[in-house]
Amino acid sequence: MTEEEERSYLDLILQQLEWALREINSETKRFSKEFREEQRYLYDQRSGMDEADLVSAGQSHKRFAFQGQVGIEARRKITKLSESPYFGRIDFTREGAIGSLPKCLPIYIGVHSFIPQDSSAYPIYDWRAPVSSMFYDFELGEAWYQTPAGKVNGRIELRRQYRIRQGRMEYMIENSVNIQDDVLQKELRLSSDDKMKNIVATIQRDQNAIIRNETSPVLIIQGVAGSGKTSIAIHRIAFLLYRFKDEIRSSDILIISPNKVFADYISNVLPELGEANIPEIGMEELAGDLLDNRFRFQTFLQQVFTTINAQDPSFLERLQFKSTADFVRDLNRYFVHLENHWFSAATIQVGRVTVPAAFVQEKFRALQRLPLLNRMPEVASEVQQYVRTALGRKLSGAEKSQIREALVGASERATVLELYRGFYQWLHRDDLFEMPGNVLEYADVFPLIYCKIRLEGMEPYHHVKHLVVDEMQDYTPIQYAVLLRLFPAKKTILGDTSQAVNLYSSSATDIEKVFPQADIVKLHQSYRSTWEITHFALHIKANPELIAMERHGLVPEVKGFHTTDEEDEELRRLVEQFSHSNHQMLAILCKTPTQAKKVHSLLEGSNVYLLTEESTHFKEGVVIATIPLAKGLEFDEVIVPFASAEHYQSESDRNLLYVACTRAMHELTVTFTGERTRFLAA
Ligand SMILES: Nc1ncnc2c1ncn2[C@@H]1O[C@H](COP(=O)(O)OP(=O)(O)OP(=O)(O)O)[C@@H](O)[C@H]1O
Repeated sequence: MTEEEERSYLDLILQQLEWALREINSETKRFSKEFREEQRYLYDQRSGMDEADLVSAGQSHKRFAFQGQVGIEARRKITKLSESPYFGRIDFTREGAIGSLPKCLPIYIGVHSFIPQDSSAYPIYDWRAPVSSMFYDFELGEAWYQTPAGKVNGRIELRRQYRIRQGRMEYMIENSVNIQDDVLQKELRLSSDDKMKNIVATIQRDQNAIIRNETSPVLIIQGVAGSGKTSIAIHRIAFLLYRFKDEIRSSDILIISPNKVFADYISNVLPELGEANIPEIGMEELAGDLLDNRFRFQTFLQQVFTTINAQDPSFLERLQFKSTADFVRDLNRYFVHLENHWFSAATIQVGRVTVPAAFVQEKFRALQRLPLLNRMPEVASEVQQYVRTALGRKLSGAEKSQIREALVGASERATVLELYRGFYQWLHRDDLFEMPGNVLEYADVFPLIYCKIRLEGMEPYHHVKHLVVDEMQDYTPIQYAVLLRLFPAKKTILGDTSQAVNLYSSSATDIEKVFPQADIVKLHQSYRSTWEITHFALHIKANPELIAMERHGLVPEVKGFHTTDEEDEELRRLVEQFSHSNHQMLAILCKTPTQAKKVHSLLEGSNVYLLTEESTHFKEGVVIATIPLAKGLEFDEVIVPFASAEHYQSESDRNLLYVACTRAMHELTVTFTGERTRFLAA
């Protein structure tokens, strides 16, 4: 087909879609009429209905509801396809003929599948269908794809990409070497959105392999900034929902996201791909649930900002101590110690009966299958049995409570918190645990949960069939140890150690120690930022593994000022300038909440939005945020103010600056007053 013919073919497909939509609409109408008639009939018959009639009416109601839902879903998909029916085509000649089918068939690939009524039109395949994988994996020539029934070999004779919007073909590109790059470049040049986009039309080969991985029990995606980790994780979910549609539903998946704004930012992609959004939870919310909301604790961001201010070396020491894999090992050693020493039985005297200490101790030891703190009722009942047999009668209430008290007295501490505190005494490092104002430090939250799991037991989340953890670098080994015990499901874990905002964060090796069965994949190509921005960021923090996108734009500007007033004035000017640009989103990213508030009041009157820990939505326009909060997000333009030597000194400041700069897609400006930070080249 020539381009002209492709355009007429598109018209044919659009007609077919229109026809399909009309069919669905008339079907829905017929259906609602039937439903109304049935309702009326049931109403008229209501007085004479018995139980069996009611059950049958209920079932019929459910059937109508289900069919109504199917209709809505089908209409949504067809409407979506009418805007853009497909984005790719491969002509594939399969080895060995199948029946009377011609050997070479065009395979059109779209966001959803569609079978036209007109026999001269070809089916559109869902991008997740087995045959579609060839579009991502091969250029022209030999190709193959895997089906549940086995491998299919053949040749790709033609490969095309299309950009179709509002039913109009904006361009069509015939395949030759590197064509993928051309389309990708066009996509990446577009302006940002307040929501993450789907990338089905330009998924890259290495990304496709991750998305379609069906086997890894734990898949760790370690990718440089802007390499598409989050996008891939979400497309992977869409793929798994398609591939295992009878086994797994959206509600069976859980994503642990860094904050609500991020959750809102990614919330568009799955619905765009025709899947329901998946449940999401933040680490703090999870922690609150696991501790039955009985403890007040510092949030992760409060911990980050306390470390950024770094005034208290003992706080940092506590944090560092609890951030290692050795800490998990020490806690495990402590549980062995408790097993042997926590309960020290004494002889129990009930009336004339003496229960020997050895008997009690033995009963306690025999209950090892139960968590330590859950054994007492069973030991008590063994002791009661012993006394009952000796006395030859039932025990009184007073005797029973005497036994219980004697048992409680045999162990020193009886609550999880007391036992957790005891861990530091056991280590002779009482100084490593503080709970000022009865508020737990964030670094103690997951160790306490881990103790709770080990000492009291906790039911795992069996209903979660796949767990996704984003920004893995900011979670510590003890957090992973908790996740491992609570989520037996398969997992996708993603992150980038260069972007750690947590001072003592996890390296991939730490995480590997917790998940020895994990497969680790690395992504080196960065897609988000222009070549100029990426190289600017690489001067701040070198990463020889990162490959910048060959997409060019303005060189980032570093602007120094003598006074803060001058810097403030420049910020106002830059925001004003942005309002006349064709970009959608500008972020002013600050190191601390105090700086963010200052910029907010400075720009009072302009249409700006301050993101805080409490924010739940991401908005278009000018956004002011702290860098830890902007993790995972992206903007057309970024301004990083106050980048002076005073504010950006330490290695963790270097990371923050790196994260801030890598949020920019098209333009970046860094400003400072006085001396510039050493992380910015002069
Ligand atoms: N194959 C692709 N086609 C088109 N755009 C892509 C592709 N891969 C990534 N992108 C784009 O690159 C940008 C970065 O993607 P994403 O946010 O998923 O990366 P990330 O690795 O999670 O980033 P970070 O760790 O820096 O937050 C997004 O705009 C995404 O749409």
